[in-house]
Parts: sequence; C-alpha cells; structure tokens
Amino acid sequence: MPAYKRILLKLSGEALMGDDAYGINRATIVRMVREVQEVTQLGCEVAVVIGGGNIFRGVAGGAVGMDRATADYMGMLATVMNALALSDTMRQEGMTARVMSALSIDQVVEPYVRPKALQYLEEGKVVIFAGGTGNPFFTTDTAAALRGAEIGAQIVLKATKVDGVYTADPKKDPTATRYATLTFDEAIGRNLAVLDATAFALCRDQNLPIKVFSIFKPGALKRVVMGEDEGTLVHV
Ligand SMILES: Nc1ncnc2c1ncn2[C@@H]1O[C@H](COP(=O)(O)OP(=O)(O)O)[C@@H](O)[C@H]1O
Ligand SMILES: O=c1ccn([C@@H]2O[C@H](COP(=O)(O)OP(=O)(O)O)[C@@H](O)[C@H]2O)c(=O)[nH]1
Repeated sequence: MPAYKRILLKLSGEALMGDDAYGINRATIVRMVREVQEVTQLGCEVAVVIGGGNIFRGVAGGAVGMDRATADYMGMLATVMNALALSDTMRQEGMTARVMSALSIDQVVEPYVRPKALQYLEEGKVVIFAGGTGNPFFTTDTAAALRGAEIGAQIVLKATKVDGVYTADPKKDPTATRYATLTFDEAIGRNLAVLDATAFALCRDQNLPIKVFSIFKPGALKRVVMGEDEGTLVHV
C-alpha cells in the first residue's frame, strides 16, 4: 500500500538533459516516466510539475542583461515544451496524461482549471502542470508547492539532482552532511537553497510536507511513495 493517496511530484527540468549539454535526453525521460508509472500502478494519484532549466532559466537570461520578467516568461514556455515531451512519452508508455498550463496557449495546451485537474486525478490520469505559476520571479518549486496545496496533495516530492537536503550545497561543499528530516523553519533559517524560500514558506503555512530525493537513483520514487527511508523530509 502506498503511504500517500495523492502526490505532487516536482521533476527537475535540468535533470531531463541526462548527460547532454541541454534539451531532453530520450533515455532519461523514458526512465523517469517508467518510475512514475510504477507509482501510478500502486494506486497513487500523481500530479507533476516540470521545470525548464534544461532549456531556459530566467536568472541566466537576466544575468546577461535581458529583462528579467521577459527571461522568466521564456523559462515558463520552456516548461510547456518539457510538459508536452513528458506527456507524449507517457502516452508511448501506455499511460494517460493531461497537460494543463498556467499560461494560456490555446492551440497547444489546455488551460489550468482546478476542478478539471481534480477530475483527471480522480480518473487516474496523470496531470502535468506546465507554465510554472504563470508569473515571473517565481520558480517551478513554488508552482509545485502552490499546485500541491490546491489539489490537496499529501506531500510534495522534489525529485532533483541531489539525494536530499544537506547542511550546505553538496555540489560546492564536499563536507556537507545530509539531514534525514528537518523543519521548514530550519531550512529557511539556514538558507538551504535546495528549494527557494517562497516554496518552503508556502508549504510550511499549508502544513504540506516536502520530500527531497534523487531523480537519478533507480526506484527512489517508489520507495518514497511506499513511505520507506529515502531522501530528506521537510516538515512543520
Ligand atoms: N543545502 C542544500 N542541500 C541540498 N542541495 C542544495 C543545498 N543548497 C543548494 N543545493 C543545490 O540545489 C540543487 C537543487 O535545486 P535546483 O537547482 O532548483 O534543481 P531542480 O532542477 O531540481 O529544480 C541541487 O543540485 C544542489 O546543488
Ligand atoms: O512560476 C514560474 C516558474 C518558472 N519560471 C521560469 O521558468 C524557469 C524554469 O523553471 P525552474 O528553474 O524552476 O526549472 P528547474 O529548476 O526544474 O529546471 C525559471 O528559471 C524561471 O525563469 C517563472 O518565471 N515562474
């Protein structure tokens, strides 16, 4: 039995690159989709928020002199492309997915309508939320917290490049150690940048726990969903 009835899974855009320099690595996206399929087969309702960092990151555009809001809209469009790729890969693997976008691009994706998203989830379809929050100056982590709260998910699962929350960025500080659990106030107070502070604060206020785990570790998603010891739990 899965430990959660409904989850919000945040998939890193950047992880979609696999070992490529940018874009979507075919083997990587297929592997991610199969992991999601495993948890749907356990009877868990799955909503996904996908990032866009493999195609475009607003802060990077902003850093080279581009208007930050414009760069962020480009980043949001990148998440729409990833969402379409993800949904198509799910279709090829025999799953049913629906993409709902925070930005209206009528010819391409259906708009986000909360009751419809809830209906899809109840029908056992995977719902992929594209376009982040629809607002510049936010991230897809914040979109995950927001949509997670809206759909009544029991937990937000952040599948990322590291296997949990560390005392410092493990990519920069090799002496950093991993937490098994920590509170939102500790994460925010210590400026732990594995998620942005807005996402942490929203989850804290809604009493919505977050689990951070590695997207590269085979079977990790299933273990998290089964309530087994994997990654780091951030809680109130
Ligand atoms: N305290 C920390 N613990 C774990 N990871 C951290 C920490 N501080 C910064 N990071 C970095 O945060 C990254 C994950 O966040 P992010 O770049 O938003 O990835 P994603 O593509 O999953 O959204 C990790 O790859 C890691 O290098
Ligand atoms: O609500 C949002 C979500 C995303 N973005 C933009 O989209 C980019 C891609 O999202 P993110 O960096 O969160 O993706 P990931 O880290 O998962 O690759 C961000 O850098 C922002 O520029 C945004 O402006 N508002």
